[in-house]
Formats: sequence, C-alpha cells, structure tokens
Amino acid sequence: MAGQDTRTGSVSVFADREEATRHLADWLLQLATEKNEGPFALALSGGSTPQSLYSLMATEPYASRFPWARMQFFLGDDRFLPHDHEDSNFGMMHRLLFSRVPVPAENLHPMPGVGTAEDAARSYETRLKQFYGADTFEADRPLFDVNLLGLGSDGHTASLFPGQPVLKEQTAWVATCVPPAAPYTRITLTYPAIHASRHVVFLVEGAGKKEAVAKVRAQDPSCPASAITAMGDLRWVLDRAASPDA
Ligand SMILES: O=C(O)[C@H](O)[C@@H](O)[C@H](O)[C@H](O)COP(=O)(O)O
Repeated sequence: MAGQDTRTGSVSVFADREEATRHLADWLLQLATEKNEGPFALALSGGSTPQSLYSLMATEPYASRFPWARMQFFLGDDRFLPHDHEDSNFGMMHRLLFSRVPVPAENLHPMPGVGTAEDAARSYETRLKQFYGADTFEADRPLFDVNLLGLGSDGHTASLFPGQPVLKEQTAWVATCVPPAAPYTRITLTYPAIHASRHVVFLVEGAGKKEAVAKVRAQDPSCPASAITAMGDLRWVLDRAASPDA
C-alpha cells in the first residue's frame, strides 16, 4: 500500500463546493460498487463541510446506487452528547443521510453519547476491534476503506486538537479530548486508527481554511492534521477558495 501522508497525498481542486462534493460522492460510489467482497467501511467526519455530501448521497442517483446493505458507517469523532442534541455529529448524519436511505440500522456505529466519555471511548474501541477481528492492526490490512476528514482553521482534524494529550496516543484506537474553550468533551479516533485506512480524504472548503491547508500540506507541527497518514493513499479534495495553489 502507498502509505501516503499530508505532503505526498494527491490534491484535487474544484471550482466550488458543489463540484467538490459531487466529485467525492462519485468517487465514494465507485469505490463502494467496485469492492465486491466484504463490508465497505467508512469513518465519517462531522462539522459543517461534509453536510452537503451527506445530503447529496441521500438523493438520486446516489440513493438507489450505493450498496447500502454492504456499507458500515463509523465516525471519526463526535461530541460526547446524546444523539438527538443539535450538535451531535451522528445526529446530523442521521438527519441528512441515514434516515433517508435503506442502510440497515446494524450497519450504523455511532459513538456513545451517554454515560461517561471515557467509557464511551472504551466501548467504541471494543466495537472497532470486534469489527476488525483483532486487537492490533496488521500491516496492510486497513480497518476502514475510507476515512473522511475535515480540517479546522487551527489545523485540527477529527477531534485531534493542538496541545491535547490525545496527540501522543499511539496505542489506543479511540480517546477522549477536551478541546480548548469547547463546550463539551469529544470522542475521537487516534492517529493509529485513522492511519488504518485504505483511503484518507480531506474535504476542505472555503477561504477560511486556505492557510490551514497550506500549513498542513507543509506538515507544520503546530497543526495536528499534519501528522495524519494513511495505510493506502491520502487525498485532498478542495474547492478553489481553500486551495493555496489556486
Ligand atoms: O466534530 C467536528 O467538528 C469535526 O469532526 C471537526 O474535525 C471538523 O471536521 C472540523 O472542525 C472542520 O469543521 P467545519 O467543516 O465545520 O469547518
């Protein structure tokens, strides 16, 4: 496998958000339909950027063409909240996508939003390991087919925020994080878990992210996203506004 990182990953720039989103939906559809054995596992990003992608996937021609019964949906991170909370990433995904397509309920793997954050992280890690079928990653055997990531203007991705202990986590697959000045605790995949992806794709849009994209592609150590790697390939899907080269 390629083993790409944020510097070596390929970059695709599109005229606007709509084009970038449609390209990504087409690419996901191609991957999901090409994979003809076993589940197609995705880890999805929260926040606002991917919402148009999730909405698009619930419309035609995507809604009737994705192999929903073979797709397994995980999250890259979530806010530690009940899923009906307006800021829950899973709640957003369910509203925009999962409630509108015939994906079996057992194929949805939300991060727990009740109890304690630490217990939620541990139980999610257990679920990932059960799905993977092992407690440690095997070389060249990814956990996810696709890991969709966003990028914060401070260079965070998932809930890997600057200066947080989770950035040093190299053993656990899931951890908690309390971002600076954040109203609630986060549950997040760690670097090793994100690395265990056949494809990592950053979907980044808007001029407000241009500087962060440039810094992460230059692997600026102040940006947690700089250290993201993929077992397979890593790609950037940008609109022109977010592209430092446009
Ligand atoms: O839970 C979250 O918020 C996301 O996982 C987070 O990592 C997001 O991808 C970035 O913060 C970008 O967010 P926007 O797309 O809203 O700019």
